[in-house]
This record gives sequence, C-alpha cells and structure tokens, in this order.
Amino acid sequence: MALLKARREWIFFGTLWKSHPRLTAMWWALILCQGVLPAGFVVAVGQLVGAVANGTPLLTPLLLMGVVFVLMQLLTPLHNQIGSLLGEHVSDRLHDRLLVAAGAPEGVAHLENREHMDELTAARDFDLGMTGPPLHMSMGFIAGGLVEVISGLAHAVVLAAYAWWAPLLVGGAWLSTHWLLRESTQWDRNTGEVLDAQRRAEYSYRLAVDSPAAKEIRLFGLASWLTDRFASERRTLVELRWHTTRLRQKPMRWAVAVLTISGGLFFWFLGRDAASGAIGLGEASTFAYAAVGASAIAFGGLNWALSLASDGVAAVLRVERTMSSGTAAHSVVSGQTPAEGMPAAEIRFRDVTFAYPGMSAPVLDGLDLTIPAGGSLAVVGVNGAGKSTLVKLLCRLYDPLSGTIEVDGTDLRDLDLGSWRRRITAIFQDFIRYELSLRDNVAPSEATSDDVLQALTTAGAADLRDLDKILSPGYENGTDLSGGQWQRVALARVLYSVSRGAGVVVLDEPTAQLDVRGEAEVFDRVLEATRGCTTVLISHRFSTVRRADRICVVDQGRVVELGSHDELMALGGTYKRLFELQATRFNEEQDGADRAR
Ligand SMILES: Nc1ncnc2c1ncn2[C@@H]1O[C@H](COP(=O)(O)OP(=O)(O)OP(=O)(O)O)[C@@H](O)[C@H]1O
Repeated sequence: MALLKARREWIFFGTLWKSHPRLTAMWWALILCQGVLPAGFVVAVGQLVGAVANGTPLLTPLLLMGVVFVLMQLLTPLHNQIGSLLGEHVSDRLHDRLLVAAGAPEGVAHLENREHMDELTAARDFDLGMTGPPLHMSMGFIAGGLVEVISGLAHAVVLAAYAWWAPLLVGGAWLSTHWLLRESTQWDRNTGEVLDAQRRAEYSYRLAVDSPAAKEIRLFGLASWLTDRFASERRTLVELRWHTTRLRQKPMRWAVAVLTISGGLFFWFLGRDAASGAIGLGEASTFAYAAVGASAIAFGGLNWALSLASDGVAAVLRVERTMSSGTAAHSVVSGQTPAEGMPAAEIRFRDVTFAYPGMSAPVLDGLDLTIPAGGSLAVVGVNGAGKSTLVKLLCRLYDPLSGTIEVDGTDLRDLDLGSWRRRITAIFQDFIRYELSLRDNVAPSEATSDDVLQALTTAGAADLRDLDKILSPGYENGTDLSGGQWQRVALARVLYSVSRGAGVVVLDEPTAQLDVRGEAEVFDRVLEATRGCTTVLISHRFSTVRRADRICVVDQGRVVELGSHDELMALGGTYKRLFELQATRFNEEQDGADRAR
C-alpha cells in the first residue's frame, strides 16, 4: 500500500479528489459507465443475432441496443466537459500551491540554485504545453485511456461466459503489453537536459513576443536569430520524444508475438466449438466481438497521458517539499526578537564574509563597518565592488557566510524577520516596474489617496495624479512612464514605507535616471522626508554622495576609507581621486555645452 501511495499516478488521482471531490466523483462514475457500455452493446448484438437465428422476438435486444447506443453518444461530450473543468480546477489549485511554495523561503538564494531552478521550471511549466498537453486537455486523454481499459476488461469478463480461461488468456495477453512496452512511457521530462531546453525555448519565446525586449530585438536585428534559437530548442524537445518512440520498437516485436499466439489460440477454440455446435451463432458472435473489444486494454494513450499529467503534479509537490524543508527554507530563518524602534544606536558589520552560491572568491571579505543610527551613510566603489551585496545582507535576502551583522548589539539573525523587514525599506538598482495602477505601485497595501499623493510629491512626481491609471500600455487606458518618472515612483514607494514606520532606508542608485536638476531637487526632498532614519545610499554620483553624513569606500570586499566628504578629500585617497575624476569630466562637459550654445 505504501508503495502504491508513493506512485506519481496515485498522487495525481489523490490531487484530483482533493481539488474537487464532486467533479472527481462524477468523472470516475462516467468513466465506469463509458467503460462498461461497449461490452453491454456487444452482449445486445449477440442477443439480436441469437434472436434472428432462433426466430424469437427482436424487440428486447433491439431496445437494449438502442438504449446502450444513445447512452454511449450522450456520455462522451458530457464527460469531456467535466474532465476539462476538473483539469482547470486542479491546475488552478496547483498554481496557487506553487505560488505559495515559491514565495515561502525568506531569502532569495534558492532562486539562484540550479537544482531548485530546474524544479521550479518543471513545476511552473506543467500546464504550458511545452512537453505535453495542458492539464485540462490531458484529462480527456486520461479519461479516454481509462474508459478503454475498463471497456477492455468488461469485454474480457464477457469471455468468462465462454470459458474460465478465456479472459485470462485474452485479457492477460493485452495486459502484458503494458509491461512489455513500459520503457516507452518512461521519458523523464524532468532531466536537466529537457529542462534546459525548455527554459531556453521559453526564454527565446518571451523575448520574441514580450514588449520590454522588442526595441533591442528590432534595433539589433535579432528577430530571425531568436526564431532559430527557439526552433532549435523545440527540436531538442522533439528529438527527446522521438527517442522515446524508438524505445517502443524492440519490445513491440515481443508484444506482437504474445498477442498473435493468444489470439490464435482463442479463435481456434471458438471456431472449433462453433463448428461443432457446442455454442450457438449468437454466442459465437458475442465472444468474437468481446475478444476484439478486450484489445482496448492496451495500446491506449493512458500510460503516456497519465505519466505526463502525474509528472506535472509531482513536480509541484516536489517544489513544495523543497521550499518548506530543504536548503531553500533554511537559508534565511527568522529569529524571535522584535525589531520595533531599531536601530536606536547603530548597525554594525563585524568581519562579514559573503560569496554567492557557486562563487570561488568572496564578494565581501572580512568587511567591518559601523552605521550610526539616524544618520546617512553613502557607499561608493567601482562596479562589482560589493555595494549592492552589502545592502542585500542588511535586508536579510542572504546571510553572511561568516561574521555578523548586529543591530544595537543584537545579531540580525536573532531579530524577527517580519518585524525587521517592516523597519527597513529599499529601492534597488533593478527595482520592479509593476504592471499595476500608480496607487499600487506606490503602496501595494491599503493606503489613502492623500498618503500616496504625498509620497509622490516628495519623490518629485507631483505631476502624476491619476492614481488608478495602470502603468503599462498593454491595458485599456494604460500608460508607460519615462525612466526618470519610474524612478520617482519607486522612490515614492520607499517614502510611503517611511511614513508607515520604516526607519532604515536603503537607496541603491536612487537617482541614476534623473537629470542633474531633478536629482538635486529630489534628493533634498528625500533627505528631508527621511530625516531621523538610518539611510544607506549607494551612488556613483558624487554630487549626491557628498551630502551624506559619512561616506565609505568599498574595495575588494572591504571598507578601505570612511569619513565625511571633507575628511576623505583631506585624506587624498581613492574617494578624492574618484570625486575629482567625475568633477573634471562634469566641468569639461559643461564647458563643451556652453561653447556649443
Ligand atoms: N545573484 C548573484 N549571483 C552571483 N553573483 C552575483 C550576484 N549578484 C552579484 N554578483 C556578483 O557579486 C559581485 C558584487 O556585485 P554587487 O552587485 O554587490 O556590486 P556593486 O558594487 O553593487 O556593483 P555596481 O556598482 O555595478 O552596481 C559582482 O562580481 C557580481 O558579479
């Protein structure tokens, strides 16, 4: 029983039941009816032939045939509809479970782990039709296959009326084909090879049809390259399927031999008994039809359709397991200490080392840094120095490999994660442009219009007033924003969180897309609105950086300089060099612009 319960097929049928018991019961009942009806028809035909041969009344067998025939015609479309509806229910439920599972881990490292990515791809794509039909269609194939098997078994049962061994001989031979051809249904669509091809094909497809990539695809003339890429990945998937089909060829010969011998034996006995008069004409025709009908036991699409559908369900359940009990869930674990009002004194990085999964050299390498509460700290350094990584650790999207981050002396890992994340707010370099209303882009939870408008005004986006406008041209009356306007909306999101009690503000390149005038104006307002907060600012714009209370220079995973703008200029180190480089370039550009006027 335990072995049976562990089978994917069993889990699949269990999931159907849990998703919608009433529909599932109807689906099974109709399978049973549809499976038995053809055998009933064969019996009715036999009775009719017998009645004709014996000269008895034809009404009863004719009526029986008519009723069975009408039922057979009516039940099929009804069954298809129920199956399709059930498939949609199951697929909705699985998608819900998948979303919950994928969002459960508190960190993000699992989304960069190859194994977990493969699992997520398999689970996410189970209903996209990339490697098999979507579930609402599979349900029809599965039902059809089950009907055939039941119908085949019902025909075999009819044969028992001829001889006890007949169902065993004929039914057994057809059943054995499932075993003989078992390899052909074992295409594991969740191998790394298949998932890679699937992911690449899907990515090429999205690049070709989604609007964000449309500009570059056209400008760089990548359309045909993308089509070729997509076609090649799809070909890989087709070839893998073809390989499966070829797996059938050898065992097929054995299956044909078994069926020929069993069929030959059965019809030899039947012919002999009919010729000797041991059975009548009606019975002989019933048993002959029943033997042919028993063939429905095998070669149906059941194995194939069931295996694909159960694979999808199994993949979603696997993701649930991984996300709740594997490395994914345990990479970032919440502590117990409430974080309300923190930090009151300081945030301190103590000898922090961190590397992304699979990296050989650390990004942060024994980093020490103290950020006094209530002040602003700017972090500067060359590309790839580890600045964004530092704030990702502060947000606890990852945890350090060694060393600690302390808030008022408490290890960040001991703080209640929910309460810490309510204290911290961030605009990341790659902030998300939500295809939602302006209101939801600023405050996805409940917020009054006044609060949202206030946040937008402070972020320098007072001209954006239509809070219910969807920020995507793909929707009716939707619109898009310029890069700078989007950045102001993302800033407004942060400012709204500050108004709701966030006390630590992370600004990772918050003004990179603003023009010089806008940058100065917006930054002054943001500083004003976040007064009293602990602000960490990452920027390559020294005009912004110099306004911070303290500035640290990160290089090769460590803090190499720390102080106010004046102190660092006086130090004459990296900061001074970078600052002067940018100032000189800016002055040259200004001179050029003045001369051109
Ligand atoms: N998710 C990730 N997985 C693997 N490596 C990563 C990941 N994110 C960043 N890195 C690597 O970590 C290093 C530091 O990246 P980080 O984004 O912290 O740099 P940065 O100082 O913010 O750079 P920039 O100024 O370009 O924004 C880089 O070498 C980068 O390639």
